[in-house]
Amino acid sequence: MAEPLLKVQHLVKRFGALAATDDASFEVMPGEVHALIGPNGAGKTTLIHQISGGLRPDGGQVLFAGRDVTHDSMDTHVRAGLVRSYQITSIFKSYSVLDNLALAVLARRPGTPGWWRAAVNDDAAYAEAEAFINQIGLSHRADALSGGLAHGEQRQLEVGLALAARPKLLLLDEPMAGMGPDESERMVNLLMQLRQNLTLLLVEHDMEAVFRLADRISTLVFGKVIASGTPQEIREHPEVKRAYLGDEELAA
Ligand SMILES: Nc1ncnc2c1ncn2[C@@H]1O[C@H](COP(=O)(O)OP(=O)(O)OP(=O)(O)O)[C@@H](O)[C@H]1O
Repeated sequence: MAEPLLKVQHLVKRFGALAATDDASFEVMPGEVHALIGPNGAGKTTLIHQISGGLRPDGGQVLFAGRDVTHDSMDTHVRAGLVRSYQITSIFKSYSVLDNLALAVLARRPGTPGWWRAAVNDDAAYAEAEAFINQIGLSHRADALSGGLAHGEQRQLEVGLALAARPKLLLLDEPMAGMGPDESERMVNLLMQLRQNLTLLLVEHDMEAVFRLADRISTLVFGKVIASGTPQEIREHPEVKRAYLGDEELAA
């Protein structure tokens, strides 16, 4: 059997007396879409922060592609291919969508002083940016100022910026948050297309989207992963059902 791409082992993060993650362990296999679900305040965002290198764990380990990355910086994570959406580059609102993607492509090249000025004449960066804009479905908005994009389009662009870092594992924290039904549908379709070449770990409250997308699901409750399994296994898991008691979407 293939080795997991990501192994999260016994992660702990304390905020004062509160253990936001409390001995959390789970694994993400190469090529899978793995969803992290759990009630509000369960520790999902804290866990994603620790995995992406944005927050130092108080205990436990993160192994990525067989290497211990627990204490690596966020930049080192990105270079290794462990990328959180909108981790590296946030959107420059007064630049066009295509310019933003070209800048994200150039940001991948380390140590180039003035790279943002060079971007304007960098044909290779723009060619790559064109490929990403097609992939995220925003070609028709290439010249639009990013600040004027609708909420759903901005989230699509954030995914594009993360793709420009050439991730092996893309972490997405609530990619569908605040979206209407049409925008959510577009995001689900985008993620379904990305899964063909990429491993995805997403935190999401939209259970319909989670059950459509995920190969496996881990459930976090009070900072602990109480179950990992296929959508069917998670739907039928007694502890998960208890944690979601009253959540008709999960119980359905
Ligand atoms: N920087 C912080 N300082 C203090 N407490 C924090 C901090 N960040 C998170 N917490 C607390 O840790 C717990 C877990 O928060 P977290 O945001 O990780 O949960 P979550 O599962 O992502 O929640 P939600 O689904 O509502 O976004 C919560 O009780 C939260 O109030």
